[in-house]
Amino acid sequence: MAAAADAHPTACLALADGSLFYGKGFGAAKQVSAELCFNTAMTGYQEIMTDPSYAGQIVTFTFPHIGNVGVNPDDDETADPVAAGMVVKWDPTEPSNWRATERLGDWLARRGRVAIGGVDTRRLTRAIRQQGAPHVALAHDPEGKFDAEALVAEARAFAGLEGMDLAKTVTCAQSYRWDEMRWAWPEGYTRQTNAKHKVVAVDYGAKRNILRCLASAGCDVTVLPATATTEDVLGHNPDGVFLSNGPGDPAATGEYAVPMIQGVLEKDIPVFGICLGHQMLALALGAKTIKMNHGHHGANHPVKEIQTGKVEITSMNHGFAVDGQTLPSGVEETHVSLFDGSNCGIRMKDRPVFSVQHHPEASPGPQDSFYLFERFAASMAG
Ligand SMILES: NC(=O)CC[C@H](N)C(=O)O
Repeated sequence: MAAAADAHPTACLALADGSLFYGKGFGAAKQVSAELCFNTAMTGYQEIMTDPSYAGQIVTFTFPHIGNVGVNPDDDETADPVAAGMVVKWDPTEPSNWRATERLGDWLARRGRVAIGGVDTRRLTRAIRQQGAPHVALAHDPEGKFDAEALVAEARAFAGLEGMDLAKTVTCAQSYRWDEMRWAWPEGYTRQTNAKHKVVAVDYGAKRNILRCLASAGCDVTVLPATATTEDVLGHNPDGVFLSNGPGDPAATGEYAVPMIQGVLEKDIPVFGICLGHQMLALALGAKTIKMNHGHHGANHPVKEIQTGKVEITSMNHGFAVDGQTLPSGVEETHVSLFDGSNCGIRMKDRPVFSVQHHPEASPGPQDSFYLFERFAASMAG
């Protein structure tokens, strides 16, 4: 079942079911094991590779032209690439963009991330849809020496994301303040000078643009590490608490995050969560989360807000989901995916405590979901 890119492959992707995909390696020359997902976004590969929620995952890009605008110093969602590796259809060409400062391959190599090009990503994506996000091993060796059997064994040995707490591996080491706002043309990123609401953002692997959106909605943001306790959070006297996105299994991270969230819920302060934060808020309220077959990863996912009937075009990146059937009384579903009807938002009926599965800070709509940050700010003003 080999899909050779050329006569001398320098990278090999092995799936746990024994399928092998050969291609041209770029980025770091090394080997990694991870879960494999596919992302259908046509743009934003730098943001995707640096989204901390991708820890433990290798991303297959279904859009064929990846790397063609290089990378730049502004688009990182965190300091380092976090996704374990990338799979693309073509070898990246020379970057052509006024913001580019580096080639994708050099940037990946410098940061120890491995990539394979020349793969039949349509065939691979179909395999992922059919078998569910597979466990894989990806090796890049400039000499082209691969032990296929050993690679398949490595793929099979990967423990899987279920039960894995990865937030601790990507959270900040210490608390810090954040005042950078969203990109504005032509100023670039500017500083928040007139913040009205004191927000504690708990960092389970927060994307920078979420923090920028909070600052842009008038929040004075203090970021705390994932292991922050209720006392740590309330010690800052916040007007509101934000729960960030992040990698891994919400139930595993929830072992320490849920007690913190439940402590915060005993106080009557607004809470807003995104993605992993959404899933863990749901757990704290008594609902359950489930592992999806192959998850949602893309930038064109339609989500309906139930109350208004309005549809937002959203960016998604999740492999777990809140089971909408398990919401306790007092909590209602606010948003659903129009792709598969899965839960995309909840709120407490009587209090400003709410969260969404999609990423309102990413801008595929382009600004369809920013109202959620404004809603959080308004709940603190109220
Ligand atoms: N983007 C996120 O926060 C992802 C949440 C969780 N790790 C999931 O895969 O579902």
